[in-house]
Amino acid sequence: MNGYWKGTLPEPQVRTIGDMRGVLADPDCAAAADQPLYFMYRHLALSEDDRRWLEEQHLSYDITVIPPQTLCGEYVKTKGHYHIENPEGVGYPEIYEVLEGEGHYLLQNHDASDVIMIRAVAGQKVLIPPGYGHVTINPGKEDLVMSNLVSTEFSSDYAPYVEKSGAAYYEMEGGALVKNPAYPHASPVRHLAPVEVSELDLTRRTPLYDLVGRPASVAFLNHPEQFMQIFAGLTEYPVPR
Ligand SMILES: O=P(O)(O)OC[C@H]1O[C@](O)(CO)[C@@H](O)[C@@H]1O
Repeated sequence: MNGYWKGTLPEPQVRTIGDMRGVLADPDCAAAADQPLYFMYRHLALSEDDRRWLEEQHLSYDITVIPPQTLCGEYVKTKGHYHIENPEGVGYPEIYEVLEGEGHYLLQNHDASDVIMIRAVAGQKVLIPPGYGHVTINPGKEDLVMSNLVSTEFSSDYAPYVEKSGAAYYEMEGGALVKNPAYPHASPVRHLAPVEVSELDLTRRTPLYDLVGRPASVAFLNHPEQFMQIFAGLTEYPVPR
């Protein structure tokens, strides 16, 4: 039993240290290659009606659990990937919700001329805008549990992260953001707040799963070209002081 999912959980996909070899701050970090790092529960639904609705909308609701740890001084993180463009030529976005713990979402555009850090706690949402790759870091001492809604119409592109040994920055124990030398021209990190878009019900008081059954709230995931004003507003949403 857990507090974040009322249904049964299928067998998770597991990412191991071996899967992460090319993207760690310390490429020689010696740890058992088969050690599991995080767990991804895919295509979740609380009822058959919900499952059918998600399939009709070409969406997947997934939960990822990232237990806390450091790897040679670097906080545990996801591997990192970009999403490809949809048939209209706009990258598929994604929406996350933190369910437990704390997540640091490190976003970057393709040439890392824009690098964004969004820190989120339970209930807060993080929108990955079109064209931005993303890594999620667990900087805490507890499990980070997060859900996402994303289009099922594409596969993630890992190559840019692997080719450059990870994202433009590594978050080290204590919180230091260390620049990855493979990105000599990367911008300094901008800190933005989690997203609140009330017209799409992307708010702290609405659990992400509650968007199941609300087509107008999730249309942006497959048709981002119709929502460009929302993405533009997002990248100017600073952390409140
Ligand atoms: O595929 P990566 O980079 O390991 O990241 C895993 C994360 O990405 C997703 O697959 C969706 O973008 C999530 O379900 C998961 O949390």
